[in-house]
Amino acid sequence: MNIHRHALDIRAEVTQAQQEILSNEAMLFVADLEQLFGTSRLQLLEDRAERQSRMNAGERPDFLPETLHVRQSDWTIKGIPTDLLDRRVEITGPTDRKMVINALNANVKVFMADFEDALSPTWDQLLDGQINLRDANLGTIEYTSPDGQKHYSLNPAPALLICRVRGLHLPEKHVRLNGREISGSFFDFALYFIHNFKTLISNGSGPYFYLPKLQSYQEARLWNDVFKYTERRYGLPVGTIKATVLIETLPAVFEMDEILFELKDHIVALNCGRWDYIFSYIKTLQNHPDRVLPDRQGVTMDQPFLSAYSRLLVQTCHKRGAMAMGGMSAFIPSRDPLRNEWVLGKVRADKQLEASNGHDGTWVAHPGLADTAMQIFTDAFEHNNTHQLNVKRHDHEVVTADMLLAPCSGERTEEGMRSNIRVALQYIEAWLCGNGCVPIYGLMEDAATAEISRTSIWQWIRHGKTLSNGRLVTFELFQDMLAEELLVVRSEIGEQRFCNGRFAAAADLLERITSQDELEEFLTLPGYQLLD
Ligand SMILES: CC(=O)SCCNC(=O)CCNC(=O)[C@H](O)C(C)(C)COP(=O)(O)OP(=O)(O)OC[C@H]1O[C@@H](n2cnc3c(N)ncnc32)[C@H](O)[C@@H]1OP(=O)(O)O
Ligand SMILES: O=CC(=O)O
Ligand SMILES: [Mg+2]
Repeated sequence: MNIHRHALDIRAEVTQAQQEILSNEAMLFVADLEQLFGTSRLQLLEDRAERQSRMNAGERPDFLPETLHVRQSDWTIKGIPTDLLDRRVEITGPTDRKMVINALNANVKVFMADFEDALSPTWDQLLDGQINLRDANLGTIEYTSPDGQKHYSLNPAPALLICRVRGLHLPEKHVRLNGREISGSFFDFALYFIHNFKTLISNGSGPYFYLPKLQSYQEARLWNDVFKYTERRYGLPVGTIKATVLIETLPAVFEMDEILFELKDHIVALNCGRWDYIFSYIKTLQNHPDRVLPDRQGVTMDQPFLSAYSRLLVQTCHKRGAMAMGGMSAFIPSRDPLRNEWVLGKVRADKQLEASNGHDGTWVAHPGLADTAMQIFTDAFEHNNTHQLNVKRHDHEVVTADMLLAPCSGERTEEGMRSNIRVALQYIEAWLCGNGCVPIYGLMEDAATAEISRTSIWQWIRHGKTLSNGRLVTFELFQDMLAEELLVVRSEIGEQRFCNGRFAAAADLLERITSQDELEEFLTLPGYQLLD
């Protein structure tokens, strides 16, 4: 069915409830954003490709000489609204109705509602997600389990909601302007903004966003322009919209001051998105034989290059008056009490490291981890503070490009490679079935963690690495292992689940992107071609 609304061409079925989300006013706003900023977005994506070609030719990322004055001059961000001053623990999750309620009721300060790493962007999930977030902000959201046994509604004091929109690389293929697919980021941003800003402002809060996967200060400038345009259009003071930017690409870590500066009226925090950051380290340095990562399990936040990233982020944020958010431990609770104790120990250690690095808050993947993280981030702050903005812990430390790019030591094992194959396979399969965040072998896996698995395989093949048992990693070895690991997964999950799933399509996609000469930029781009 083709529905024409003004300039936009919507190529998908739309239910009556979804129709409220795609209201005439909303569609006009989406169309105007795309008209005004769509070409700049595409140009910025070309700039990314151009920078990557330079990295592939041997260049290394570094601090930019042309923005030295921004790094060296004295300035701070505009300010942080009161309701964003306590972010000790943030839970993240997809915009599924039940999970939205559970997340807002958890013992956390913020719920980051995710249209990016944790969501497989099917048309229905995007629109239903917007319905869920609108109802959550209105306070009317409810859900009853299909068997009618469990009813869900909001507690009296739910967490604050921040919406993470899709990254700039992702198109929304169901909506076209002048024949061209529009930006997924602008689509998510416009819909969340338009359906929530009045409610939020009248509640004394505001439209708050997480911006993922930025690679440059020019991309921050684009978002700032989008925010200013939106505020003007709806008669709101500059700075009504607030953003937290994820520093989760290697290029962006060299431009944190610049990103804060570009967005200084709108930004309140940076966040260490460690999983995409590791993926980006692999991708950016894909042609650098001395920067090949070891087994994924060994790439932990105490590795020098990741520790430098966390410390520099805290130093930069606090210097500019912004909060420095930590990231996600991938361990999730277990029903086995012994294993659960072990998981809580892992999460505790990770959060303690973040708090001692100076972060003002952290992320958890599951409500069962909230108390542990809350305790650590409460105990770490003096005088009952809800943040440590005034603690200038790394003020005098000089974090250099060499520290940020330091090679990561560790083994490359056959089990590490097989595990990467099984995880990538199962994650891609889940994603193709519409599930963007899944538990696999006791860990949370999402689009960012899965990228690490599949790009590690590509990189080991590319650089002809030898595994710790002496086997040479080749594409043929990968193909043999893929066939074997498919059988392992089949026996682990059972015949019925395997046959009803999309494992053939997942294996095919994994094989295709692993065979490419140049690393596929995001697995979700070819993946999106296979989604409804
Ligand atoms: C790299 C990054 O970008 S991190 C950010 C993106 N990742 C995320 O957001 C992770 C979100 N987490 C999740 O999706 C889930 O916790 C998973 C997939 C990791 C694990 O899911 P499961 O194994 O199904 O969880 P489990 O069965 O233990 O869930 C128990 C209950 O907790 C709820 N729950 C679990 N995680 C969450 C969450 N993140 N938010 C809200 N509720 C949650 C479940 O809905 C379930 O509720 P119910 O008892 O009312 O039915
Ligand atoms: O978005 C978070 C990440 O770690 O990636
Ligand atoms: Mg991420």
